[in-house]
Amino acid sequence: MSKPIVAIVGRPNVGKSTLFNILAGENISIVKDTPGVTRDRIYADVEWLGKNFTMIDTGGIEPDSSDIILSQMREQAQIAIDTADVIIFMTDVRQGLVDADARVADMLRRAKKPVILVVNKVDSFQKFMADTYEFYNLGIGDPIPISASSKLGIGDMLDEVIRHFPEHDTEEEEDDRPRIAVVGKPNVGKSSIINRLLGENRCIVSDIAGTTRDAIDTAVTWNGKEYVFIDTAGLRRKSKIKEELERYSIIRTVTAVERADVVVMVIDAVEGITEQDAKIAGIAHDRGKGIVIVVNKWDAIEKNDKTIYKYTNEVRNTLSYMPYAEIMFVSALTGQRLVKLFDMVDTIIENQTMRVQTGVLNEIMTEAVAMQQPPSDKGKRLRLYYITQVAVKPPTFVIFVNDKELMHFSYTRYLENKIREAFGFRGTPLKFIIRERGEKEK
Ligand SMILES: Nc1nc2c(ncn2[C@@H]2O[C@H](COP(=O)(O)OP(=O)(O)OP(=O)(O)O)[C@@H](O)[C@H]2O)c(=O)[nH]1
Ligand SMILES: Nc1nc2c(ncn2[C@@H]2O[C@H](COP(=O)(O)OP(=O)(O)OP(=O)(O)O)[C@@H](O)[C@H]2O)c(=O)[nH]1
Repeated sequence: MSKPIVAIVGRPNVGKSTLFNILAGENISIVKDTPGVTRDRIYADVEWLGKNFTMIDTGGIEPDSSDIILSQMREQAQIAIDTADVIIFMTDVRQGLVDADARVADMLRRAKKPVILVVNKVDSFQKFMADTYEFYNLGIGDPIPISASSKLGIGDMLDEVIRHFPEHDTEEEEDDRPRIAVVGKPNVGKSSIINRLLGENRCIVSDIAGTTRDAIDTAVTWNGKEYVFIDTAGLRRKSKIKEELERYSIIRTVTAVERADVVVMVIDAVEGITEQDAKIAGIAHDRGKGIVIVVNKWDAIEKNDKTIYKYTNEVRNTLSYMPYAEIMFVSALTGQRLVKLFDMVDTIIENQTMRVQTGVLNEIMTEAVAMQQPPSDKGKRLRLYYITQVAVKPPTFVIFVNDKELMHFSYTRYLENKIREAFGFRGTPLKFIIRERGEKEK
């Protein structure tokens, strides 16, 4: 099941990033007194009482004038409405209730999404509690007083948030059609690719309304089998505000990737691969999704016999953390090689769900250890006892060792390569969990 999405919206300076950082458990975003500082961190994985969710910060408003603030708040709220299961609407007890709050509350009310009204900066419940009552006027439920910076009321707020999660997405669970998210920077050709695949194959197309989010998925039949393209509505909707475009596209990426089996990462051949591409691909990698890198607009560049080689190298260098991903060179304009995407998706899903027997894994590990001695530190050498696969999607392995500290990243990578030499696992990341086990138990 895909994880629920929680979005925070609110005016500049109410304390959104402060709350975000507390929940994310790490101080990555920059919180300053200057409102609207650019923040890198847009989403985070949060756990509360055994429930996991993805939190997104729709922030980033430049408070030039109150008019602009309002229009940007509307934009934010719309992103939240489009993508989130639960919306945290944050206000500030010190600034009190302002007109923009009321307007955004109207929008959220109409969207019929669960909204948690949070009043921040209630640093002392005794002193400020009475001031929170005016927020009842927004007509979106009981205000929950918190102090993000003093960590007050956060637990009660989270209880309220998770109470609104959908019980379970039975629809998605029973659906075994491959789910594909087409992601990439603006203008790389995502919509063109999907449209081409829909048009050319004269397939049956139906829009499936998302279960809890307003995402529109599109089903396509190819070779008698159905595939679902996720969130095709998100590709059509564009932010009007330029600065918001990147944030918006990242939020859409996170929410689409979350629901996907395979992520089609589109790169523009004319532009070449960029850091922003790497950031987007990283989202799919972190989440353990199947990945294929699609270099689009291949028709538009001049080629000789070295061109593919050069492009492959550039992509491999920039996306060095995902050497397992296949690269395809396509053109949405001419349709060149595009339909091969379906076979590719099938292969990647097979690899994502492949299980390797414990006996075979241990043989590979024993052989690998014999060929390259494990690292040691201060006279203590790493010993590897046992390996077993514990999960699929992505394939996840537990390795039992004598001392976790000795298991360097590079040695894990070495074992990963050995496993890949034997089984391929093309198109999917692998996950390794290192566990300690005492000598005696061996
Ligand atoms: N007194 C008090 N101040 C707080 C609290 N939470 C945040 N602040 C302060 O409020 C200011 C704004 O906080 P941010 O977290 O940057 O607010 P934001 O909503 O993300 O602001 P933008 O980036 O402009 O959207 C900072 O100076 C915080 O230290 C709180 O609970 N109590
Ligand atoms: N030459 C060439 N142009 C292409 C190709 N694919 C897309 N384009 C052009 O690139 C532009 C952007 O294509 P879109 O499909 O709208 O790109 P997108 O990634 O969906 O863009 P956003 O909706 O902004 O995220 C359009 O002008 C397309 O005609 C291709 O294979 N070759």
